[in-house]
Amino acid sequence: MSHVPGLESRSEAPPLLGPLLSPFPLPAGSCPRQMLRSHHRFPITNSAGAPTEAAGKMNILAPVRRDRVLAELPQCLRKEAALHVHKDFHPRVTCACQEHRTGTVGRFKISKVIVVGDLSVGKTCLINRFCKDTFDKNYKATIGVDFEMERFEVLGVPFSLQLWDTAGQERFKCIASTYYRGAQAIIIVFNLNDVASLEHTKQWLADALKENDPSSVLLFLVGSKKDLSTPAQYVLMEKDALKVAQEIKTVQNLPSPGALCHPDSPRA
Ligand SMILES: Nc1nc2c(ncn2[C@@H]2O[C@H](COP(=O)(O)OP(=O)(O)OP(=O)(O)O)[C@@H](O)[C@H]2O)c(=O)[nH]1
Repeated sequence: MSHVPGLESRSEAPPLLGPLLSPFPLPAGSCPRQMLRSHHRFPITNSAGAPTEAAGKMNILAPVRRDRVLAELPQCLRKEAALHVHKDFHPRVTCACQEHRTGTVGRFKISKVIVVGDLSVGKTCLINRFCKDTFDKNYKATIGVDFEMERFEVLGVPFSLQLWDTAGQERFKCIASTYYRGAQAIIIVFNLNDVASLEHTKQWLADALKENDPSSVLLFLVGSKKDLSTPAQYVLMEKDALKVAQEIKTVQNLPSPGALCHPDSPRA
């Protein structure tokens, strides 16, 4: 298999991503099998690109984890809570609201989440904790991008959550940013012990919003490494973070995402 410098992930897992699992907006001319490694259990193509025995078994998936099965939605997410289903709502708006924005692959609904932020703030650890409930104290920089897929079942409908882990290092930014497009949610991570990383979240967000519709994407600002900060430090940082969150909220409501750009601010 040929090597594409700068485009492999740091995952130790074998390179398993094949065309079948590549419904993502990849840059033109790229080869997903060489570029990305997922953590799927089955190699679905061999080194010659031919389907493996496991590929034939891809439809026999392990059951969705019990804590990923949502049999009932919280009240605020139920249909009755949605204004556009009420009788006197404008029909055009109702129609627009009912459009399906998430993609589908086969019978799977897919949502894409991108995780951005300075280098070493803990993006990978956050994803690993969520997907595998593991924590690695050794730092291995993400090179380019990496991703995880988590399967859910929501009200009986199979649902896949793609979590894109992007590199925080400046030199990989142009590679990573090609994967920003089409996100339903953006998670911007900063280190609670590093005020500069909080400041840089604005730039990360501005870059991510260039590729996404600010009015429809969900934004999350997440502080990491709380265990390393003192209560006093934490209180201060939380205040600053709330201010940034407020700015982010304001900017999301503006017509242009460019307002958050701080071209002069350095990035780690
Ligand atoms: N103590 C502590 N260490 C953490 C925490 N989260 C991450 N780390 C450590 O911080 C280092 C960087 O974590 P990563 O998750 O690799 O950071 P990243 O943001 O993915 O880094 P890049 O891939 O370079 O963008 C690692 O050594 C982790 O073990 C945390 O909550 N507490």
